[in-house]
Amino acid sequence: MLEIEHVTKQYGQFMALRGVSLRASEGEVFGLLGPNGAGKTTLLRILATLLSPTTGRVVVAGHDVHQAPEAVRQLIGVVNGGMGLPARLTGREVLWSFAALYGMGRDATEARIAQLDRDLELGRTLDIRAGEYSTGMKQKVVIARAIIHDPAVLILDEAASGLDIFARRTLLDFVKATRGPGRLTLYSTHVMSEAEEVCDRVAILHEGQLVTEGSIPEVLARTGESNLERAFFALVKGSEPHAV
Ligand SMILES: Nc1ncnc2c1ncn2[C@@H]1O[C@H](COP(=O)(O)OP(=O)(O)OP(=O)(O)O)[C@@H](O)[C@H]1O
Repeated sequence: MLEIEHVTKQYGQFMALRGVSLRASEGEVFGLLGPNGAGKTTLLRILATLLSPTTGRVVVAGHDVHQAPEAVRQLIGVVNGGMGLPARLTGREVLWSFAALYGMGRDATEARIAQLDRDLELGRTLDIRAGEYSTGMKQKVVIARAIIHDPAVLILDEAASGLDIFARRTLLDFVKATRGPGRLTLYSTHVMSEAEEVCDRVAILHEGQLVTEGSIPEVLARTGESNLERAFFALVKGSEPHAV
């Protein structure tokens, strides 16, 4: 469902990605892990058609991101740190406006909002204005907005960061519950316990290169460590714990 072949990304003289190749399949939650500056956001922005790779090729559900960005955009939902909400709109109004952008009809939109209300425990968040939201309420609506069209590929870039323990739990349970045929979730995080809980396979990036890739048991076996955090430190040599 996702093929990344020899992708590089250069910002001026700086190489943020140095020939990354990866594959991920439908039905998986695929974790993208790495310390600050590893290149995770750069790679996810390339998959989301927001950036072009300098070299290499990315194919999402059979569509090349460079040749068919519109087709890719219809298939993906993206949550990253940089997305605001219009302060004067309620959560429900935000979701209706995004559903309209995706060409969803009235009945489908109503049913989808009801489902997202249940899955993400939106509750009264739907009917108050975004300007009055807490961080957790805002993030839930940002996630609901990203998946209003039920995308096949869900890209969550540090989506749990800043959430309190309840909102984080809702998000992690949602990610696990929506795993299934026809869907791939890409989950980038610094938090190894989150990755250990939700991810079927992980890739660890460091300084723009892939350090390892595989199921969590495979990564643990490769390093001889007992948990992902220890395996991460063993693999990303030279990274201080405080940088992760
Ligand atoms: N627009 C840009 N211009 C120049 N350098 C950039 C740009 N965007 C990112 N970089 C650099 O590319 C490298 C990778 O950044 P990226 O944001 O992809 O890393 P990351 O793994 O997502 O890190 P973090 O966990 O801190 O978000 C960093 O060294 C960053 O400074």
